[in-house]
Amino acid sequence: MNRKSVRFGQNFVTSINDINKICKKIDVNSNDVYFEIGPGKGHFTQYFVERAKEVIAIEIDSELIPILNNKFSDLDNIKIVNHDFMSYELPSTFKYKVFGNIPFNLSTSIIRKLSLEKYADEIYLIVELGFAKRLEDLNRKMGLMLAPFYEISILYNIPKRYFHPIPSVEVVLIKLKRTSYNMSMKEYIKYEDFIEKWVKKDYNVLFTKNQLKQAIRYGNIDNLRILKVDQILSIFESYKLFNGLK
Ligand SMILES: C[S@@+](CC[C@H](N)C(=O)[O-])C[C@H]1O[C@@H](n2cnc3c(N)ncnc32)[C@H](O)[C@@H]1O
Repeated sequence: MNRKSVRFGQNFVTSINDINKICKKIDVNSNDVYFEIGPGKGHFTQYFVERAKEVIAIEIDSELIPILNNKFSDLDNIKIVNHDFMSYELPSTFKYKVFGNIPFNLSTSIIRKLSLEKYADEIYLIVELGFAKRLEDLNRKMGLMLAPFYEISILYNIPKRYFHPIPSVEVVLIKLKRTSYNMSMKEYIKYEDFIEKWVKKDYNVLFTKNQLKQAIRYGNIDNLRILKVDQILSIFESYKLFNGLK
């Protein structure tokens, strides 16, 4: 690995056998448009390009672009883009899918970006197990920020030996399936502010005693510590209503 791949990269999977075992869990068919985050040298890309209608591979490291162009020069269903995924403008007119074996320190920012992309219908990411668990946890900020928009499932505990260098943490493949719920950026910022206070249990900052009682009643809630997604959204709606934020 060169200096750049250490800077932008992390844990690579290169064996075709191992890649097939991981990708078997992923739904790819001939109607799919797939965006790949960080294709690297195109090991996973090959799998998608052979099965999807189109692949748009977005790689930040300009040194990898000639390698990718060369590898896929015979194919016309792939577009290789030298761009930072974080500032890449995703489509807003058709549904698409996303795959990424991404640097783990980008997981949170990628999830945040994709939360607002209503056409990102299915997302498959390779992430740390701990991160995946935080995404599933509706008592934590990350879980509550994601839950309205995506149903999350852990598809596969990937054997550490598939990666090089071998990671020190457990790594999993997760799937996020888009729900029909949407928010504007403005609304999302309000929701984030609300959730930050909610997870700290700062209920008295969010509501008066009476308002909290009412919000609990509107949300049909028995136990504030075990909430379902629609209940937290109902509480958020009450919060906006009581605070003139609607
Ligand atoms: C862990 S490596 C994986 C490479 C390849 N997917 C694989 O599994 O072999 C992560 C890749 O993401 C790229 N990358 C890192 N940050 C990125 C960003 N913000 N936007 C696009 N690509 C990025 C890196 O340059 C690197 O190629």
